[in-house]
Parts: sequence; C-alpha cells; structure tokens
Amino acid sequence: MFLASVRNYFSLTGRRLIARRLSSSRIGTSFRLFLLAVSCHSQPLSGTTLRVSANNRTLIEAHRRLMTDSGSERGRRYLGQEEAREFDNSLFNDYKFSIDQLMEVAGLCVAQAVVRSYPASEVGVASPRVLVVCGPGNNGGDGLVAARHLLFMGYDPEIYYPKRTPKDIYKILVAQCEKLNVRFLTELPSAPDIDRDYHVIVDAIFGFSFKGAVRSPFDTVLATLVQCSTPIASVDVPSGWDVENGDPNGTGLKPDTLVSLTAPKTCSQLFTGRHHYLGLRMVPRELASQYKLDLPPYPGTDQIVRL
Ligand SMILES: NC(=O)C1=CN([C@@H]2O[C@H](COP(=O)(O)OP(=O)(O)OC[C@H]3O[C@@H](n4cnc5c(N)ncnc54)[C@H](OP(=O)(O)O)[C@@H]3O)[C@@H](O)[C@H]2O)[C@H](O)CC1
Ligand SMILES: [K+]
Repeated sequence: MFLASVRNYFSLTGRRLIARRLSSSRIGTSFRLFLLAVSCHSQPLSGTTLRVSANNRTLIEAHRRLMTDSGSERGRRYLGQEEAREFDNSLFNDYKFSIDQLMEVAGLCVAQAVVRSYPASEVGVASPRVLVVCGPGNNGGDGLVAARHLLFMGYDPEIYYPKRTPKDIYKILVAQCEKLNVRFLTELPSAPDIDRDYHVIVDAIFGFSFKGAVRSPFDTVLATLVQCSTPIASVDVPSGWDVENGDPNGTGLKPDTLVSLTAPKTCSQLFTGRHHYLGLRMVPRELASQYKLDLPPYPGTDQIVRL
C-alpha cells in the first residue's frame, strides 16, 4: 500500500523533481537512498530493497546496483574507480596532456570553487584563512596548486602535508609554496584550534585511487577533521569515502563543497553538502562521448560549473 503510493507519486512528479526534493529534504540518508532507488527504477527492485524497514546495508547495496546498472542520475554519467583511472590514462597517453598541466588546472578550479563558496565578503575578513590538507598522491598535488592560487586570490593558505611522495612534481610544488612563504604545518592542530584559526579546510587527501580502510597517518588526520565544524571543500572525492559506494559507515569527511574533476565520480551522487562544482573542462569531446559523459556546459570562460 505504502509502496504503491510512493511509486505513484514518483510517476506523477518525475525524477528530476524528486531528486531536487530529496536533496533539499531533511529525511535520513538511508530513506533518501531508498526513495532514490525506487524513483529511478521503473521495475521494482528485487526482494528486501522494497521494504522500508530494510537495513542500511541493503539500501546501500540497492543504490550501488542502481548506479552500476544505469551509471546515471538526472541524465549525467558518473565515473567509477576503474573508469576514472582509464579516463585519466587516456588524457595522458592518447591526448598527451602532462600531469603538470592537468594538476595546474585542477588546483586552479579548486581555488576558484573555494573563493566562490566562501567569498571574503561573506566570511567577513579580507583574507580568509584556509587549511589545505594534502595526501600523498595527485589529489594532494591538486591541493598544493590550489594553495598557491588561493594566495594569489588574496586568501591566506597554510598546508599540512604529512606524507610527502619523493617525486619531482610534488617537490617543485612544495618549493613554490615555500618560496611564496606559504606556511607548512609540522602537526595538524586539534579540531577546536582548527575551528578557531581557519575559515575553510581544503580536503586534498585522497581522490579516485583511495581504497580500503584508511591507513596511518591519515586515520588520525581524518578523525580530527571529522570533528571540525569549519566547512570542508573536498577535491574530487570526499576523503574516507569509497569512490563508488560513498561513506556507508559514516566515518569519512562530510564536505560542504565538492569539486568533481573532469567528471563526477559515482559517490558524488551521495554528496549532501551545499556546493557541488565540476572543474577541469579540458575534456576532449571524443573522450566524453566515448565514456558517454553528459557534461554540463561551462559558462563563458569559467573553469568551474555548479552542478
Ligand atoms: N584526470 C584527472 O581527473 C586528474 C585528476 N587529478 C587528481 O588526481 C587524483 C587521483 O590521483 P592518484 O595519485 O591516482 O590518487 P590519490 O591522490 O587518490 O591517492 C593515491 C595515494 O593515496 C594512498 N592511499 C590509497 N588508499 C589509501 C588508504 N586506504 N589509506 C591510506 N593511504 C591510501 C596511496 O598510498 P599507497 O601506499 O597505496 O601508495 C597513494 O599514495 C584525482 O582524484 C584528482 O584529484 C590530477 O591532479 C589531474 C588529472
Ligand atoms: K579529497
């Protein structure tokens, strides 16, 4: 009876409206997942997924299947972990972009998104203070570039980069920041100190290559950051989230802003923060159609577009 009325409701109003209503409603995540799953399937999901009383795991599994089956919500296509890697490789190998080029634009997009989400006029200070937390891979590299651009945009970035990968590309980005007097912290401040001293946190810890349980030293880093009330802007993937299944255990970061790069990753469908942008618009048209990406147009010369 209940399910029949839910399905009738969906057929009457359409998915787009439902998705908008779901994202703005105050219902719990699991119920939202359930409604989303039912709304996107014309055929009933099998077994227990149709029971409102089903537990979170079942709902998340239903949602995962849904996304694997259709790969899309609202007509946009999302990249899973393996696809994101292949896509990346294609940009390097087929289109001959270098990592420096892509990372420079990625970091610029992140800086622009931070300034757009947290303008100095709203923060209430001339130079908002930004804590940029960098991981050991390219997501961390995006963070180093973003810190540099934020400085030139009038913000006051500081960097915490606890595990430095000894590759030239990262060494050069660090040297540039040091030369520009961007401070590198030797320790991550406590959550109350972060909340007191910073206006925004940039989460550049893990991107689309994150896998498994979080290892040291990032387990303690994430444990501190989840306690902060300072808004978090995540680069590409919220750290601690599985690239496809999101944050089923609720231990990952809960960003206020997400900057998806090239194309949104599957988990971004579960993002519930206020600002979602797409950046890195240098995706060749042929590659986009090869991956059946239905990417939104970027306004004018902007590097980011709000999703
Ligand atoms: N084309 C693009 O879209 C571009 C995206 N960019 C950015 O690059 C990242 C992906 O970068 P990648 O270097 O492949 O990977 P990550 O930065 O996500 O992470 C790799 C490191 O993370 C460590 N890792 C992985 N899982 C764990 C874990 N469970 N616990 C602790 N550490 C983990 C991993 O460590 P290993 O010990 O396994 O080596 C790696 O060191 C993408 O998301 C974008 O942000 C490019 O900037 C531009 C092109
Ligand atoms: K991240």
